[in-house]
Amino acid sequence: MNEHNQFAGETQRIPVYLLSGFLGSGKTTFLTSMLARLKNEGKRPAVIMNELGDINLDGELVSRDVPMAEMLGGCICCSIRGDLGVEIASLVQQHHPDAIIIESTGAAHPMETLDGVTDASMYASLELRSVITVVDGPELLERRKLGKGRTYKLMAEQIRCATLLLLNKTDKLAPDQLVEAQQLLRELNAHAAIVPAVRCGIDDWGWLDEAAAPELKERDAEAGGGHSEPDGHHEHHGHHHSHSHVMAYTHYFDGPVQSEAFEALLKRLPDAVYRAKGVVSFSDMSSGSRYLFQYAYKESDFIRIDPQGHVNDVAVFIGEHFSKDELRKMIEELQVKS
Ligand SMILES: Nc1nc2c(ncn2[C@@H]2O[C@H](COP(=O)(O)OP(=O)(O)OP(=O)(O)O)[C@@H](O)[C@H]2O)c(=O)[nH]1
Repeated sequence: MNEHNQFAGETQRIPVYLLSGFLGSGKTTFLTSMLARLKNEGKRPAVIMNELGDINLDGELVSRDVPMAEMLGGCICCSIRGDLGVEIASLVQQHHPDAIIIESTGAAHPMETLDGVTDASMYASLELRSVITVVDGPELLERRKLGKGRTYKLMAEQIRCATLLLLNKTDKLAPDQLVEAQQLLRELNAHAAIVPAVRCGIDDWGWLDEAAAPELKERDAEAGGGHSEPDGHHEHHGHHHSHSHVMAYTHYFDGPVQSEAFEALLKRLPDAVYRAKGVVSFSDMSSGSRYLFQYAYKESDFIRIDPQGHVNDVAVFIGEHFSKDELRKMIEELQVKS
């Protein structure tokens, strides 16, 4: 474990991108271009790949200079979920990547995978930045026609939790089908940017880097709303949607907080936040008192822990498109008081 301070400021956090999407939708195709893009920017990305089978064929497509952890023989979200945090933490220690991409199997429930990512935040300074769901356009329309079976439900869930929706294989969609697919995506997810693509090719990579957001917002403002879509959304630079309406917010504490104030904060969480988890130190307990907390459906639970090795004071909040800024303010107020 690194000896230096791990309560890293925002700039030192490693962005984590979760790549989700149905089997064969084009995740690996997108992973390849994301890696090329990040390397072009001088970054050192690392990859975690998860395959249902025992051999990872897609892994062969990732060049050997990219550190990669493979989680085979199961789905990140169920059988080996506990290992995801460990995998991420050891990848960080060994390779010090400055971006991590997790490609989950097409059968994964993204909320469960997100939960696995939160575990890793306790051991390494991470920030889940985007959930990119690659959607197989023709398959989506086909599945909807077939009715709302389990497969369609999983697809819908993957779409719902995305911050960026890549509507892929549009070369196989007629113009009216393209419109239909976009409408369906918007019904399932009111906030995420929808980007139609062929072979996952996209031009706008602003979402990769949060620092790019203010500049893009300005560009939108300058456009004077000229880019508005019929439904009032700015699809072209949809970043501000994904930035103000996040799925997960990771907060690294600067120091201990007061226990009752923290419990009160959990009670005041907006409904859109349905899970939170982390490690906190309480200022009003005997020194060194650290607690693992869990929050789900308005109920919270604290367990006293005495971790071996370095563990961050961190809280991760998961939900559906809540405002990260508001939540950050709530926690910062708490820290001032304590
Ligand atoms: N026609 C068409 N085919 C595409 C497009 N994008 C990807 N494909 C093909 O779709 C297949 C699946 O692509 P992958 O990138 O392997 O998809 P995946 O989601 O990683 O697949 P799994 O690993 O099986 O979950 C490949 O044969 C691609 O060449 C597209 O835009 N149009």
